[in-house]
Amino acid sequence: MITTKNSNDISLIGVPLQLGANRSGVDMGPTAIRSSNIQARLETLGFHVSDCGDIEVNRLQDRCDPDEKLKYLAEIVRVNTKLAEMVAQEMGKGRFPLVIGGDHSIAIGTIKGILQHVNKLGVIWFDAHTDVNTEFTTTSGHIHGMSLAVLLGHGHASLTSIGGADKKLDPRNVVIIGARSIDPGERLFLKEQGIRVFTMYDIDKYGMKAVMDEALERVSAGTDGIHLSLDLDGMDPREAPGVGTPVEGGITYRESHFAMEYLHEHGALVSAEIVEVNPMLDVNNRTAKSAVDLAGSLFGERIL
Ligand SMILES: NC(=[NH2+])NCCC[C@H](N)C(=O)O
Ligand SMILES: [Mn+2]
Ligand SMILES: [Mn+2]
Repeated sequence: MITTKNSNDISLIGVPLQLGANRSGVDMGPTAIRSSNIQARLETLGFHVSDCGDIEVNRLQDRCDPDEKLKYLAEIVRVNTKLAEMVAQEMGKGRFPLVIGGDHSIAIGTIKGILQHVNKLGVIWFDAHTDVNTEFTTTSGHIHGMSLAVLLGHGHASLTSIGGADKKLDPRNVVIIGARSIDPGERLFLKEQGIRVFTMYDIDKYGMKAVMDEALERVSAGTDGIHLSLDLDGMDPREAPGVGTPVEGGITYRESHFAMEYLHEHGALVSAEIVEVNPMLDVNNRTAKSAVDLAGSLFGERIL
């Protein structure tokens, strides 16, 4: 198994997709993250980073029907299918895939790609939201609010079948950290699936260390590796303002770093993605910079 502990090779894959959030700016996330020097930062830590460039996205889609429940479905399926192939291909070469978005719908492609190689995958979903809507529960029609449900095997067949319908996550090995905006249909789904959600209440009550201890136990139990899906809106919008769906009362800069450092220390990370950075909404590039700082901690930077 290729992990950050035993692979020195990282493949950086950009996905300038904004259609899942139906909001412009997040398609410039990969550019903002690259210009905040992610590659040099990881190379300083001893990794060899090869940049695979961006997956091409056709942004000029027909404007969709405002009542539609799966906005821009066809192009999102096309891009995620391509992403899944690329991630699987890079992993097949023994490299660690690091995907930079783009909106959170790209988690579908990333994780479906990983599942081609890793049978039992644990997932840490760092997010203000839980992204477990389907076309039946969504009020926005935005697919970035559905990606985790799809990865658990629920939602539109053209999404769940990407990379094979049998490739899915086990809800027992999925944890969400930082949640504070959960839609009514999502509450029901999370309960039915038995997914462990660490809300801001849990982080306040127990502290990030205790939360991470339980999270790591769950994502490690019986799995062959851990994936981190890092939605920057999990952080407090005062510290990461450049996101399309900010929610007050989030994870602090330091708590976020601790989570990344602790995850690195634990090992077993096989892949990661950084999503929802929107430079058009950002303040002095703070959010892209935070994203790169967090990647530094995730890949082994230490204060001392
Ligand atoms: N990845 C995200 N930022 N998701 C936000 C989702 C917001 C809302 N729950 C929706 O389904 O529209
Ligand atoms: Mn999200
Ligand atoms: Mn979110």
